[in-house]
Amino acid sequence: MTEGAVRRPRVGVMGGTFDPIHHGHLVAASEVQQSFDLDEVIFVPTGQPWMKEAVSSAERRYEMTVIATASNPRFSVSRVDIERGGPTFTIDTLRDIRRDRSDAELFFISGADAVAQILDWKDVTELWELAHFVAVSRPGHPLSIRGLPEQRVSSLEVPALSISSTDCRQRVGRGFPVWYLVPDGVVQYISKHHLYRGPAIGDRA
Ligand SMILES: Nc1ncnc2c1ncn2[C@@H]1O[C@H](COP(=O)(O)OP(=O)(O)OP(=O)(O)O)[C@@H](O)[C@H]1O
Ligand SMILES: O=C(O)c1ccc[n+]([C@@H]2O[C@H](COP(=O)([O-])O)[C@@H](O)[C@H]2O)c1
Repeated sequence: MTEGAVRRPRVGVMGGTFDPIHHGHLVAASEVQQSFDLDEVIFVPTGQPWMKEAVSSAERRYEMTVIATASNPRFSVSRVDIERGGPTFTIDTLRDIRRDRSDAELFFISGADAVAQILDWKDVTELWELAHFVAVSRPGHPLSIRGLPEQRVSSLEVPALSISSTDCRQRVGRGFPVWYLVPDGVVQYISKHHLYRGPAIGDRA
């Protein structure tokens, strides 16, 4: 940076269904924050994901995300996707965050599985203009950014945590513990609100 130049805030955006949020999400966000020198990471629970179905309501998922991120001063949670209503598209998430943070450089954080589908996302060409994309490794999913614009997409190897929300829901449904897979407060929240105990034992309908 040249002398006197003002550094723009660098803001990570981690979108997800977070049903429930788990340590795979948190480690990914923390690693990207460190490696890309981000000032903060905003977690954005989807309102209504359009490529998958959420088991829990948006409010439950939002509350779990708040609980899971509360101890990290660089992490926060946004309600933009919940308040907009309708199916959630990242193009809208980034437009809304940019409206609130017009001075910031945005970095959208995605796991290898999500990135593999990114060319099917709504208004993909405009997405590259709104944020830099960071694709993180995830066990069981090859990490490839081939075919995506080089200047706008980076990849990052993060410590491998073979955890998924699906597996967490199924474990709860079968009476197995989720201690240490999700933050302690989220374990307690799941138990208090009897989440994932329905007839579908945590699977999506
Ligand atoms: N263990 C993990 N390691 C790295 N990235 C992850 C991991 N789990 C999820 N992600 C990424 O976090 C984002 C949000 O994921 P999401 O909330 O859908 O969790 P999930 O575990 O994939 O859920 P589900 O099992 O319900 O499909 C996605 O970009 C996903 O690729
Ligand atoms: O914009 C899209 O078309 C689009 C399609 C699928 C997923 N996404 C976003 O990718 C993030 C992870 O989604 P998911 O469904 O894996 O939890 C979340 O922020 C979604 O809104 C976005």
